[in-house]
Amino acid sequence: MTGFPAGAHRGGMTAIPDTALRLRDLRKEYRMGKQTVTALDGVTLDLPRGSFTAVMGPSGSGKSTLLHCAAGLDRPDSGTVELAGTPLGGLSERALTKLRRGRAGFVFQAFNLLPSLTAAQNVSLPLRLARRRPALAQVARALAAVGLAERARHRPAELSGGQQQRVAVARALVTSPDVLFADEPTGALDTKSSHQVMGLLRQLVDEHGQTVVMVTHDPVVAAWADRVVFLRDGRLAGQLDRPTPETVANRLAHLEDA
Ligand SMILES: Nc1ncnc2c1ncn2[C@@H]1O[C@H](COP(=O)(O)OP(=O)(O)OP(=O)(O)O)[C@@H](O)[C@H]1O
Repeated sequence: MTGFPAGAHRGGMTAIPDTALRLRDLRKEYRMGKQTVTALDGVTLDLPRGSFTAVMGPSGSGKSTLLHCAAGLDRPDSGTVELAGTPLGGLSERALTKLRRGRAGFVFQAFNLLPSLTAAQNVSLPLRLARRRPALAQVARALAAVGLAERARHRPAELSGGQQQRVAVARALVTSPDVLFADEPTGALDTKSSHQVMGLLRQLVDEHGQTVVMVTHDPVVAAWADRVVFLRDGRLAGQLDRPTPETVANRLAHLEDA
């Protein structure tokens, strides 16, 4: 497997910070008529470069909101987000979009591949969006990294769910993002495909120093991470290092009871 050093495209001119993602006191409320829901209530978190973090918590605890604010898909009401040393707060929508396209990779539960495009064309999309010329070698390298070099010309309908999600991972990797954000990446997969996709994410972290942050409901999936952080009512409610499915399930059960 050829390398995808995270953030490699920016070259050696600027020092790459050790913290890939720095979140400080994030707060976010949603107003629905007269009702206000506090989705994030002061979350502070650092993701070291090359780390793999799972975010867990009961339904409605703020996991997706946290991921969206951290990735610049949504803005917190207050608090700061720094992605690879760049504060997102002061950026215009346009600058934020540009930064996100270049520095963040996304994998979602529903794959979100374009059905009329081949695997290779899907993988090249982020480069086109970032107005970088999609080099064939770069796309081929990303597909090889997820074990799908032979499937470059296949369309999503010709691939299994697990293979489609691996194409989505290749698409997320092709820009060498500083952080790969995954929202329930195994939610639509069977056990075997889920294992393959998680093995792939683990390998990207261990062999290529990729930083990954993932929301999941599944303790078996979370146990692939280096660390699990737990949310409850929009606040951090503890963390587990070197998690196992049992320790995660146990902690989650206590959170949901509390
Ligand atoms: N666009 C929105 N408008 C109004 N309320 C919202 C919106 N998005 C999220 N919320 C509310 O904010 C809170 C946190 O939601 P969020 O989706 O972040 O939780 P979650 O932990 O990801 O939940 P789940 O596990 O069910 O996906 C919830 O109470 C939710 O109803």
